[in-house]
Amino acid sequence: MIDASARTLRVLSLPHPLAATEDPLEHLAGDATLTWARHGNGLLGFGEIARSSATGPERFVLLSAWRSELFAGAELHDGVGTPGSGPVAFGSFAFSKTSSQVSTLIVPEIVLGFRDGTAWITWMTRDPQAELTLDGALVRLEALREEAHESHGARVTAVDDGGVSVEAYRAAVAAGVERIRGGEVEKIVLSRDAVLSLDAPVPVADTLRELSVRYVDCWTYGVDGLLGATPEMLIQVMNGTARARVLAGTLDRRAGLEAGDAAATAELAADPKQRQEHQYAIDSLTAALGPLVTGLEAPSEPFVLQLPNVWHLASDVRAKLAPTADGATPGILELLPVVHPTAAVCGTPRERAGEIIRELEGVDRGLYAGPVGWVDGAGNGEFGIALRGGIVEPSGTAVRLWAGCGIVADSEPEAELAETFAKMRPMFQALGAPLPAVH
Ligand SMILES: C=C(O[C@H]1C=CC=C(C(=O)O)[C@@H]1O)C(=O)O
Repeated sequence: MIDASARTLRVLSLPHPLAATEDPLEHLAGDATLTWARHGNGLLGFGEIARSSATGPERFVLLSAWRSELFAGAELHDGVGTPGSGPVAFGSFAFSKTSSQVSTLIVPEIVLGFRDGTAWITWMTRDPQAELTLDGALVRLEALREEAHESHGARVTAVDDGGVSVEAYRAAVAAGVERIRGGEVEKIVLSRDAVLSLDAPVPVADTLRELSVRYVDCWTYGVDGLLGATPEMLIQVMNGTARARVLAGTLDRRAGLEAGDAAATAELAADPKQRQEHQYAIDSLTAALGPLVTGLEAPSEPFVLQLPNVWHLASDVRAKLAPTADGATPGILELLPVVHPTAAVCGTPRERAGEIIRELEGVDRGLYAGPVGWVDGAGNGEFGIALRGGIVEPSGTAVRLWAGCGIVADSEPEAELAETFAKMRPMFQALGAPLPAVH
């Protein structure tokens, strides 16, 4: 926890005079820029003044307590007063309570925030002498931008199976279907990984820029080597309102090449297998969130979300957070262990599905399919599910991609395997890797 000798956090947030209407991604500087952005809104973090890590079932509670302690004592000058102004931490959490992968919260020195055509800058420092002014913040931002390192032009030289090979994936799906038919679970999400090796350091910032241009309806994220563009919002909290975008049920856009887009999407929307997969995901979120909210709105029919690589069945859920015994509403970090993992990435029932996933995949998912996003001092924040992305390997010159599929009683191994290729396609494209021949 916090070193008692650590100095008080001092925080200044002010409107940013220059960046008001721009795309956040234009301000990326360096491969380590902390990133969360979509539709011109988002946060970028530069530098680092504090971090904390945790593993195990208590990882959310431990990191939430660390954030509360650090931010509660802050000397705060917030001239913006919007979710994401004031102190902010970016975070990524391991998918599994059994994972050896650390979950992390990182507090940057400077944050650039963008929302609805306005922009702001936040400067966080523990220097008691620092004069907290806009000019001071801009000078620090410039210094951090100059120090930042950015790689360009690396080429993908090899694509290899990861811990779950293509053959192992087919076998896992077949085994999963048997377990479902045997009545152990109703749905499980099984995934596989692939490692892309490059001839130079992974160009993280360039990859994020590319993803955000191609996948405009996804949330582009970059936190400490975890990067991607997710279409799925696990949970967003803004001024006491919680929102989520639940996805499950997928069709490769290539299906539209033969059938036509309209026929293909109609088929997806009507397919009982896909509808069932989707319903499990909705039910898991609403059941988890229900006790903590009032006025929960979940549509009775999903809509079809069109991305460049796939269509998804999608449902936007919204609710007011209910005050707890102390009169406060729960902050986003308190909600994460309640809603994660939904049946979009784990299964139904959750506990048993998690056990079977660990058994059939046989590897640690690490940060894949865990929550990734940001939290502010008031408990507002946005955490997406870390999908359609990858993790930079310790070598710095390889990135491990993950993709998974919801498996139900009617699932077929070959079709699910093909779907994992479609879900990895955004990262292949953003890294300039040739797409695998048959998929
Ligand atoms: C598990 C993933 O996607 C989930 C989200 C949307 C659709 C899904 C599906 O149709 O299987 C998955 O539940 C992934 O991208 O790795």
